[in-house]
Amino acid sequence: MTALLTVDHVNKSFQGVRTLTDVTFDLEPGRILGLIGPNGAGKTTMFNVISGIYSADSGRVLLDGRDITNRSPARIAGYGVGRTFQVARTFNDMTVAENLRVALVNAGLSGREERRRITDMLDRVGLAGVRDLVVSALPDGQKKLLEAARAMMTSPRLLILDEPFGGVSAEVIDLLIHIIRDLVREGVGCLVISHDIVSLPRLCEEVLVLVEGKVMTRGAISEIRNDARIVDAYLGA
Ligand SMILES: Nc1ncnc2c1ncn2[C@@H]1O[C@H](COP(=O)(O)OP(=O)(O)OP(=O)(O)O)[C@@H](O)[C@H]1O
Repeated sequence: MTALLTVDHVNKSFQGVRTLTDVTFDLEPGRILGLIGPNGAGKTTMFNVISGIYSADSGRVLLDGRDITNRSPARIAGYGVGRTFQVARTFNDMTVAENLRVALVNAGLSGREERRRITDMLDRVGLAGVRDLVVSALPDGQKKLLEAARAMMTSPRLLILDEPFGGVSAEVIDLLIHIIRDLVREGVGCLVISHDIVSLPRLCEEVLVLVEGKVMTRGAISEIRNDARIVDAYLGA
């Protein structure tokens, strides 16, 4: 099967300091891969390279075999990559529904179809009751949920989530896990950075361990948990 995402020998430095060294991995459609490692390991940098926020110094990123390396974030989003950030990047002076509408500006939909999709997504993520609230009034956990909803609005084929459970209530974590698992069952691929050692194993069975910008290993969470080096690296977060 062709990989949905291929990260092929990616290198990235900042001011001469190597942040990613020869990072290589792939992800098949309908799979979830956790990305773990201590603070500063390069996890968010990896997401930024995949989503076009940072350019890679060398190496390639392929989506369904198409080279998307160093394309603009807007183009990469258009190719089917949705992402969230460690601190939710919502438009806080807009309403919940307007935040979702932003994701559809380039979709060329009729007003009626836009409204239908927004209503469907609000129902799906349980935010229908706050659709007309200004986002600054929401607790941080709901902002994260809204950001995930925005990332899902354009039906991405690859969803990359940076710390989706940070500052989120147990109830919203349950909901997020349920929603993500549903999407993955439909064939979406998902990469998740998380320091939450309780929630992550509920979402995925497999993790990639990044340490000092290098892939240390990839394997089943159940096996990796028994590796003292990885427990040190992971818990060193
Ligand atoms: N724009 C930038 N300019 C300079 N250095 C950067 C930049 N972005 C990231 N770095 C550096 O790259 C290294 C890796 O950071 P990154 O945020 O990718 O790590 P991380 O594994 O996501 O850490 P955390 O778990 O704390 O989020 C850090 O040393 C960071 O300072």
